[in-house]
Amino acid sequence: ALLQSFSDLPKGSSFDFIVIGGGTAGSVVASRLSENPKFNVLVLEAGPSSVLHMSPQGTIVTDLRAPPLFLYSNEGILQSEIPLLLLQIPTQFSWNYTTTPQAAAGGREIAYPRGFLLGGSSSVNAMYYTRGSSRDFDRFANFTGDSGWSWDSIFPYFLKNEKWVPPADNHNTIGQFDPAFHNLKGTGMNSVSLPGFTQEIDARVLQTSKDLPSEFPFTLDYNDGTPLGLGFLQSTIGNGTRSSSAVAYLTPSVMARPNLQIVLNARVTRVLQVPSSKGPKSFRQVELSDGSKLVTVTAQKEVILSAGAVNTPHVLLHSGIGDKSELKKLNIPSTLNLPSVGKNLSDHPGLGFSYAANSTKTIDTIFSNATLESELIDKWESTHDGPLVTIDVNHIFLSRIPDNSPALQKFPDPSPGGKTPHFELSISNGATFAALQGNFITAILVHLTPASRGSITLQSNNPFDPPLIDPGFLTNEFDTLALKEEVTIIKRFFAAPSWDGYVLEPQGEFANATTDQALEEFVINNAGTSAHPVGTASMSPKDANFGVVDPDLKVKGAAGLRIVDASIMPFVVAAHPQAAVYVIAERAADLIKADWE
Ligand SMILES: Cc1cc2nc3c(=O)[nH]c(=O)nc-3n(C[C@H](O)[C@H](O)[C@H](O)COP(=O)(O)OP(=O)(O)OC[C@H]3O[C@@H](n4cnc5c(N)ncnc54)[C@H](O)[C@@H]3O)c2cc1C
Repeated sequence: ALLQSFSDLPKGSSFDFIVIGGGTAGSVVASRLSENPKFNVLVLEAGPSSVLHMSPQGTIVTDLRAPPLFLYSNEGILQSEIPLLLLQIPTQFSWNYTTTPQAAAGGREIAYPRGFLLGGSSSVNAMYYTRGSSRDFDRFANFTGDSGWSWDSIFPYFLKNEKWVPPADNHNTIGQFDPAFHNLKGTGMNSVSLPGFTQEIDARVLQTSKDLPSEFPFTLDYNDGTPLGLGFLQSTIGNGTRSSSAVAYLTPSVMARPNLQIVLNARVTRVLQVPSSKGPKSFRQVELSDGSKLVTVTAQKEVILSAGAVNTPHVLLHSGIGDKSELKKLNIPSTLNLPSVGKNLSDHPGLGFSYAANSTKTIDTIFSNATLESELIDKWESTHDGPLVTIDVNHIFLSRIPDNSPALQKFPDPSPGGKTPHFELSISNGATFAALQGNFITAILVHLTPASRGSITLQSNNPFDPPLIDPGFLTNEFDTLALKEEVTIIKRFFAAPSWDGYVLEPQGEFANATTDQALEEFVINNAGTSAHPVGTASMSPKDANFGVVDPDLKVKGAAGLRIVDASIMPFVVAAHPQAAVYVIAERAADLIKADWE
């Protein structure tokens, strides 16, 4: 059942597992554990009811709280469902966080989005489906000493998660991906597809890899473990609609299971210790706010914390699980001294820059014309086709900076090597990320191998205060040097012959970034989050005196408490992280089942 309030739970309910956060990982874990009818599973999601039907302008059109429509997921929120409307998702579905002033990035406080609804960030993200390099996962395995995290061991979980589906326009996709690396059998859960709408720039993008093949080679499939080159974007989209974790894993038949209860509007404040006669301290009790008061509920077997890389350490620290001396300053009694909680925050800094485009067929034309936009929404609602079925990007380019670049001459390579990219370029047919008037082409740059690290800490002992989010952007000079190099490489991409007569003047501050000093200032003043935080409750080897969880994701020195979400990655993968989060959650569900079945 999906309940609006904790008080709606039947009296005397008992749960084997309590999952904190019905987000990307939490929805997977809840779905997989409740496959066993003997396990009673409770999900506590802080987000509001996601059944409000929003107009594209963000106003509530109809309150569909009454059954039967849209009562189970992020469905019904048009801006979440329609891929191209992703930037219009109303703020009530975000935690609306902001970073602390980023000293090395111009002192700016940077908006830090996190999904606040069922499906979590998978319900608001940009739907890129990028697995990372095989070396990313092999590094997890080497670092933790658990070969189960290696690429070869994890690969079957990619296929378990992925349901490869045709693009919305049903075009012939031969030569656009490698079927050997995908699940075409229909046995997966999460729809993944190639772009379902051809953009005018696509032919020029592909021609660039023919004009300049040594620097910008084509790759058939960047999800084969060796993701270098220019390829077709794969997205978590099916039938022209976002496939979130909630849509994919909390299907109507899963929701109908009598052993699964999902409570919305249930904000967890702490995990609490329960008396245990022997063994490590057991944290099987959960304290949550039901809107008006604090209540508790206890798991018979385990609590699974899946609140994401920002809120998982937030909950742990308020529970007294963290650095004892730091907690003491806030008058939070220590329950478990784990100094690594909230440390090691790793995120991809990124930035976008635009050129004027000699065309009217960019998506700017849609967003500058309310009538056209509304016609396209009507079309999407009736036929699920047209330009709204994809995001503004059909191709991405993944590459390394040269070995002789200043960044790699001065600093060790933070990437795990091999064919791991240092950066990603998305070629956007418009300027959705900038407030510009006209028609544009935009480079969206994500720096995939940051050397900087930050932290999540507390500002007070009030669990309802937002955490202090400090990603430490550009605090390691490697990142600034690498970003400068990456912008320079991208400039060469748009100077290729295929863009003659199409790419016009560079826009805004980027237009002035013509000297080394000006380029550095451009990077420092513009680098922001790619919304990819990980690492704040990192795995480490079983007997290590650092880290937060063991390789089986159990909290070190505790019983009854596991962490399953982006926070457990010791390093950020060189990719948008949702695919990694999905496989972490799939493997975690198997580990939990193996312990209890
Ligand atoms: C705007 C944006 C764009 C992105 N684009 C991409 C992309 O294109 N491709 C990609 O691969 N990745 C992308 N990402 C990153 C990716 O979505 C995340 O890494 C991933 O979804 C994180 O999964 P998670 O399970 O760790 O956390 P989440 O999915 O964020 O889930 C955490 C859940 O816990 C809930 N919660 C938090 N605190 C509490 C509490 N105290 N009590 C109860 N519930 C709580 C939250 O409301 C949320 O539902 C993007 C992220 C954002 C925000």
